[in-house]
Amino acid sequence: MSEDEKIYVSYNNIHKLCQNAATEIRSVGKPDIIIAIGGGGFIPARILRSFIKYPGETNIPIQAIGLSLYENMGGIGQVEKIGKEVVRTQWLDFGALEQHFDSLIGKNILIVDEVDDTRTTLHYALNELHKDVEELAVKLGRTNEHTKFSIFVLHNKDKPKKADISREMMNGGVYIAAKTVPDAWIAYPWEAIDIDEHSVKAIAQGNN
Ligand SMILES: O=P(O)(O)OC[C@H]1O[C@H](OP(=O)(O)OP(=O)(O)O)[C@H](O)[C@@H]1O
Repeated sequence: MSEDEKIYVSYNNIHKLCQNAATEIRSVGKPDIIIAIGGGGFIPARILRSFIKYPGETNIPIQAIGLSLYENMGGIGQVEKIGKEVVRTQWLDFGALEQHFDSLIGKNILIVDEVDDTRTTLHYALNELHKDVEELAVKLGRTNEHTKFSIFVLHNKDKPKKADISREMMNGGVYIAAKTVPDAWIAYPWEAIDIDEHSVKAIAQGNN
């Protein structure tokens, strides 16, 4: 793919995409916790928090999970096979969460990533988080509590997906893509070697 076929996105644009999505995210209630999928979900998650937390409200904790897509498994982590494989490099510490925050049972959880490409990563994240919370709820006898999962991405690529997001598991949560884009390479600013040149290209494409 030539440089010109890429979609260039500036930091300003990412900031505004997060800002614009905040109201819709709040439409199903204030998230109790944000779970950012690293590395691409980290920066959007932090920006988003400032917009979804209204003045006077308590802060929303951000927790990180590490998921990477690999052609081959390479022997690390847990793997689910849907085309490319998801390797889990970091997960939640449920014990520490319960001690310092609360358990995730009955909470409004927001999963954040930068891009929904084949949907493999989001499928994995939702399924595994849902499974863990459900297992914990059974163990603690709290299965009557309503845990809701919402998903936010900056960009959803308009293409056939390799996996689904289960609405049943989301339990009333929303799926929000700030922008739906064609199936092209998205050049994010955090990958730019020359950020000034990158910003110029993003502005020229109207992504500022
Ligand atoms: O919809 P999918 O086809 O699953 O692709 C989307 C995922 O791919 C990228 O992750 P990557 O594994 O490249 O890791 P990174 O976030 O650390 O760059 C991206 O950050 C998403 O998490």
